[in-house]
This record gives sequence, structure tokens and C-alpha cells, in this order.
Amino acid sequence: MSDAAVAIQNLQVTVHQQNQTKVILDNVDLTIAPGDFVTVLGTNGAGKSTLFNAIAGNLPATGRVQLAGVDVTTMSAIQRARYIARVFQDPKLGTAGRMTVAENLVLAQHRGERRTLAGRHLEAARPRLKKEAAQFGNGLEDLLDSPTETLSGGQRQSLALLMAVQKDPALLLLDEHTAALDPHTSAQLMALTDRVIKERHLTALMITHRMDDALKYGNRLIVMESGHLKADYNAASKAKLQRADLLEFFD
Ligand SMILES: Nc1ncnc2c1ncn2[C@@H]1O[C@H](COP(=O)(O)OP(=O)(O)OP(=O)(O)O)[C@@H](O)[C@H]1O
Repeated sequence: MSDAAVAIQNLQVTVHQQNQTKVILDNVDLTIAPGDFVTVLGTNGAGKSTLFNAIAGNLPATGRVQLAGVDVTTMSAIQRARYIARVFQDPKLGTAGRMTVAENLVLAQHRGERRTLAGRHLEAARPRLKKEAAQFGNGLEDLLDSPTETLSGGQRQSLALLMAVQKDPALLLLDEHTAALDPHTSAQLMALTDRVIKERHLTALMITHRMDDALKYGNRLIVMESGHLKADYNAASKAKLQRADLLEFFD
């Protein structure tokens, strides 16, 4: 048993394309302490999403993955969903458009259980949902009965984040979750993300192409290149890190 929130050993993903074998995740070892917020940088094709997919069980991989002391290596993606929540770049991937905001939140609250959307569940949850949504500061609390597809991109991503943290996941995966938003809305969502992670003591990995966000947020920063971890900055070294130091990874 490990005290780590995440313990990954020799995680490797190999794909076969046109009679060729390609290693797209190359024996990655990564241990993350509980409550760590790790930002992940890397050029296009560096293997960042592959790492997330291998952790979440969405891609066949070799190696070992432990989350909160539980070995999930042989679990399917659905079984791992008990431990992992993920927010994607595309708001449509995290939320059901035709359902209302409140319905989406109640479904997220019962994730992994027998799903029921009985009216009484909705009504019982409403005061808490309204309060939680109000903390997001973008009007989500007044849209509880609106179909999710009528929300702005920023509101929908806030909803996706709120849904992801409903059950305090052992690991929160943020997969460029602000990338489709304008700079102002993206900054708002980042501040919110940081607050939610701290308040709920979540362990999180966040892929971003926004170098400033990777530097500003979190207490650890890793850089991926060609399927492996190229650099790993702990809180102390990250605090001294400048934008210019990171540019060497992006020429
Ligand atoms: N299922 C797959 N089959 C074949 N090749 C794949 C598969 N998934 C990813 N790749 C390849 O693996 C490499 C890493 O891709 P990945 O999407 O993990 O990179 P990334 O760092 O997330 O990039 P980006 O910043 O562009 O999202 C790329 O060369 C990609 O083409």
C-alpha cells in the first residue's frame, strides 16, 4: 500500500500503425502526493492526453496504476470512474446538453450508482446545488432549470468542473479544460479551478498549453516530450521557474 494519491510505474502505451509499432507513452513513472496540483506542459503530440487516457483506462497500457492506495491496473475505464473525474476541452463531452443544469449535477452526484433522476432527488438536492453553483460567480445558480446546451462555453465548463468534483474524486484530470474559452473567461475558470482544488483538498493533474497558467497554478510542474517525462519541478523549483526557462522545451 502506498500513501501516494497516484502511483504510476512503467506505464507504457504502444500503438500499431501501418505495420509499424510506435511507443507513444514510454515507461512513465510518476508518484503524486495527496493534495498536489500538478500542471502538465508539452508540445503537440508529446503524449499528455495519452498519459491521461492510460491513467483513466481509456487506452490499453502496460505497467501499474494505483490511485489512493487502490491498484486500478486491471480495472476498466468505467470501474476507474469511481476514482477519477475528467474535464475535457470540449464542454459537450462533460455535460448532457438536453438535460438541465440541475439534472446534470444530480447525475454526477450519483455517478457509479444506479442512476435515478426522480423529481424528489432533484428537489432534495436543489438548495445545495444552488449554493454550490452560486460560489462559481457566473450566474450558474439562476440556470439550474435551463437546458445545458443553452449555457455559454464558460458556464458549461464551470458546470463540467462542478460535476467532476461532486463526489470528491481521488484524482481530477483537467485536459485543457480552459483552452476553448476566451482569455477573460479562461482566467475566471482557472481561478475557480484553483479554489475548488484547494477547498476540497483534491489531487489534480492539469494539461495546458498556457505556460503562464502552468507557472501560476499548482505546486508541481511536469514537462512531457516524445512520450516521456522530460522535466519535473517540485514546489520549490517551480516557484523560481520563469517562462524563459520553459521555452527550451518548445523550440
Ligand atoms: N489511439 C492512437 N493511435 C495511434 N496513435 C496515437 C493514438 N493516440 C495518440 N497517438 C499518437 O501519440 C502521440 C501522442 O499523442 P497525444 O494526443 O497524447 O499528445 P498530446 O501531448 O496530448 O498532444 P496535444 O497537445 O496536441 O493534445 C501523437 O503522435 C499521436 O498521434
